[in-house]
Amino acid sequence: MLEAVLFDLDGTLADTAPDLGESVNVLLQEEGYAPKPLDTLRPYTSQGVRGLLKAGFDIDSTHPTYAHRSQRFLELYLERLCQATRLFDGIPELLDALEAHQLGWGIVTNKRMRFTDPLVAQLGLAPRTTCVVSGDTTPEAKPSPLPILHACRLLDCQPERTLYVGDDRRDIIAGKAAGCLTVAVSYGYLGDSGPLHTWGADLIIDHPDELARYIATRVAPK
Ligand SMILES: O=C(O)COP(=O)(O)O
Ligand SMILES: [Mg+2]
Repeated sequence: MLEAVLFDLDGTLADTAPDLGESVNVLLQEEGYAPKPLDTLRPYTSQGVRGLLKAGFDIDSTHPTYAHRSQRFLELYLERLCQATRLFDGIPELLDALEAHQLGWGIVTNKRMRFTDPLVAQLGLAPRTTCVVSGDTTPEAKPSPLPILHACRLLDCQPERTLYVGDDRRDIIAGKAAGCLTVAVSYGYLGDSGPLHTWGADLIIDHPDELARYIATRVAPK
């Protein structure tokens, strides 16, 4: 029987790409460059600032402009964290179903706390989620299992009775290393993670409804 469900945030619970993409585009325009279509930037979203600066400016962290561009990018993002960011279609119903089954659920993201906490609040999830573990909550971020193990302690659940749901290969690596059952979602950002079926997830879903149906078969009957 399942005890809890933990979710990645960007690309799994929430479509954060529009506000992240807009932040890159404002930075491009501040520097006199043309903005890029969101579809070009979207696949890089799961790699955070590093991926988005690569997509926007084709630079990596060794580039001399990286430090000041990443600082400015993060300032711009903090100003528009939840302007166009929304929960993915089917997520509100999935969370309602988890709560109806009295299953605890939480968030384990690589986003830093100073972004995660206000975003989770603005999405209306703060009163509902049992835990929020960010990229800087534990000494290591995903693909380390530490943040997921930390969340399991906070929820008082056994990892082997917990699902970890994510949209990036590192989510599945982290979930498996923590001893959880893993679910890969195909509607997220995928990035450069390669084909989804090669990640080794226990389940692959195309829509949150499929996860709601799977979970219904793994909870104690009322
Ligand atoms: O902001 C990031 O680095 C990615 O966040 P995620 O772990 O919720 O996908
Ligand atoms: Mg993600």
